[in-house]
Amino acid sequence: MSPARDLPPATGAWREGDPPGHRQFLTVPGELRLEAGGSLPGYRVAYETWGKLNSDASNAVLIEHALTGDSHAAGPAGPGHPSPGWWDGLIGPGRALDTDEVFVVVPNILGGCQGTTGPSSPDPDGKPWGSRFPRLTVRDQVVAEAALADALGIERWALVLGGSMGGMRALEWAVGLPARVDALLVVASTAAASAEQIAWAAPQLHAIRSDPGWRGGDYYDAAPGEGPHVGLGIARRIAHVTYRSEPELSQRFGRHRQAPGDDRYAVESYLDHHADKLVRRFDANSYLLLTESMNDHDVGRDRGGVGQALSRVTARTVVAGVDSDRLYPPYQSRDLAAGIPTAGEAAVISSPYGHDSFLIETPQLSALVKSLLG
Ligand SMILES: CC(=O)SCCNC(=O)CCNC(=O)[C@H](O)C(C)(C)COP(=O)(O)OP(=O)(O)OC[C@H]1O[C@@H](n2cnc3c(N)ncnc32)[C@H](O)[C@@H]1OP(=O)(O)O
Ligand SMILES: N[C@@H](CCO)C(=O)O
Repeated sequence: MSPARDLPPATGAWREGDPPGHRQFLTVPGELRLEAGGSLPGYRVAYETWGKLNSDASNAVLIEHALTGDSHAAGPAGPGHPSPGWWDGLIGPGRALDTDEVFVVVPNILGGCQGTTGPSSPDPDGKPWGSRFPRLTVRDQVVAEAALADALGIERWALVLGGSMGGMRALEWAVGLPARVDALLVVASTAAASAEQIAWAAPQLHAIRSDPGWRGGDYYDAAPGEGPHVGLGIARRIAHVTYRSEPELSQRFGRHRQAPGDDRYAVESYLDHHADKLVRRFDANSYLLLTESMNDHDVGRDRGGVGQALSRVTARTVVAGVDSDRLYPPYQSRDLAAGIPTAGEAAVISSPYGHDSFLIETPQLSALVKSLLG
């Protein structure tokens, strides 16, 4: 992280008492038994909605955010929402997800840090879970979202869509609960995390865990600036390089220095900036937990393998990869599409921006959404 100008608190998580912004909350009582063992004694899901659910609940669309996303997919930044909506260009009247027609639901992921129960949330005794928070899988996260769908009266989603880790949850919905998904859009994602993806995650996990400020995961009472910001910032720098493409970095930054008197290479300054922003809005324990959920993602586990699992999908499906994505290379989307009986050939998003293109290439994403919603 660049030398702290003003020190962030110990965690960038949304906390009780912070402005709720556009969030709504569902509390789900009772024990949630987890795929990897252990349980949660109830949990809360923070979510946002746009548009109106129609009388037969047939117009609901579920959007799944990626690793450091949250429920704020549309709308401006403001109290409770440090960043503007990450898919704002897709959602709203006249847009691909036309909120005069569809009811859009975006939950914050279980294990996250923006209002849904995660390691920074209070346990039943009111103390932050910290190191005691259990390991979660993508399947557990979808179980929590199914409880939200039930509470909202949504039996079937007209469309479930997401990119990257959001694509993992979208896929898990279509495989695990096929009768509840009419259409599916998976962008820049995979049926199972690859060795390469787990490898890129490894130094990120180490960076956080080796930060003395992490304190084994129990840092929530630390003074401002004394949380695991350095480790989380290093993790973000490593990750962010994988989110962009080599030609883009080369063309944008070349070998330029940042500025007279600032000796950093411009690309170093760019990574510093993204690290600095993340540590102010994210929680290091959630970053660890969600990264491990992605590592554990294998839609074929205990289902007879990936091929058997994908054959369960009945939703009209589009799978799309990004031609410059070095983290989720296009072959993973091609394999996914080939395995899903209701998918055609994988679509290609053409972009210089690498993996992050699923957040950037709005016109291409809009066309894919429209092709599924008709
Ligand atoms: C579903 C989800 O995943 S939600 C999470 C998505 N959001 C994020 O990941 C937040 C981090 N942001 C990003 O990853 C990207 O900004 C995206 C994908 C959202 C958008 O990509 P782009 O529009 O191409 O933005 P880009 O990567 O160029 O970053 C722009 C920022 O870098 C800054 N920047 C650019 N060059 C430099 C430099 N040399 N030194 C310092 N800062 C720099 C810009 O000022 C800008 O800052 P701001 O975001 O604070 O306004
Ligand atoms: N920029 C995205 C990429 C991960 O897929 C995120 O931070 O969630």
